[in-house]
Amino acid sequence: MLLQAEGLRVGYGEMMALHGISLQAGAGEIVAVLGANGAGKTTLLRTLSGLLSARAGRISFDGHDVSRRPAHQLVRLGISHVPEGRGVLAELTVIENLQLGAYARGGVRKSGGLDRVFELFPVLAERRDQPAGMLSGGEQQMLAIGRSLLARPKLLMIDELSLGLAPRIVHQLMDLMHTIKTEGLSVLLVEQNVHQTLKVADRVYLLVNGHIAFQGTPDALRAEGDLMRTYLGTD
Ligand SMILES: Nc1ncnc2c1ncn2[C@@H]1O[C@H](COP(=O)(O)OP(=O)(O)OP(=O)(O)O)[C@@H](O)[C@H]1O
Repeated sequence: MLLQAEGLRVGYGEMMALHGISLQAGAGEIVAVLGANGAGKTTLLRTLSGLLSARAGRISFDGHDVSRRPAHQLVRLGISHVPEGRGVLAELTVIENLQLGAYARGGVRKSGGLDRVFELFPVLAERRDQPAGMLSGGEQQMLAIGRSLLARPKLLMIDELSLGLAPRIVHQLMDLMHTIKTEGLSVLLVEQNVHQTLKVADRVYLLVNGHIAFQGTPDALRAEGDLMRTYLGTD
């Protein structure tokens, strides 16, 4: 397993947000974490990327115990995190934002991935000298993903890929997840867009109040009508 988390307990002050979460992601796998607002999805991603520390539990990544490693070391090991809200720097140009992603790997030239990012997202090449704040929401998400790819991750973690985006863009980005996967990258997606996510994920976890209420294939979750209705608000 590329990523293996066991028994993660994470809290804010007195309040526990994750009550012993175990989760795995294999190489070249798309794993999704679904759940309602406040279920603990963002807390889980922030813990896995070293931004929050767990009070109990263990995380291993690519053969290393990374339970206590800070975020910048995890980036070097190959974990890249696209945060909720994208974290794009509005005043900097598209190319400057991309350069920030490549910085962790010795700059754009050495990382050599810029052509690939422009191939995946031609619109970013067209807008390379424009401030990122002038891009649409979908384009900013593409920029955030492009920037993360330039860190040459083995695991790309994305918090709310689809949030606030038009269905056509969501579809395009989900297709991209598939392309990335076929190149051997693993993707961990945190999502509220249940239908689009179930189309692209290999395995899915349902998070309810900081507990894993379900894990399995998308088909197996679709068959759990009660869980789908109660926690994901679908018919
Ligand atoms: N910085 C914080 N301080 C205190 N409590 C927090 C903090 N961040 C999150 N929480 C609480 O932890 C729980 C899990 O929140 P989290 O943001 O991880 O959920 P989520 O599933 O990502 O929700 P959303 O989809 O709304 O972002 C919630 O009860 C939330 O109120």
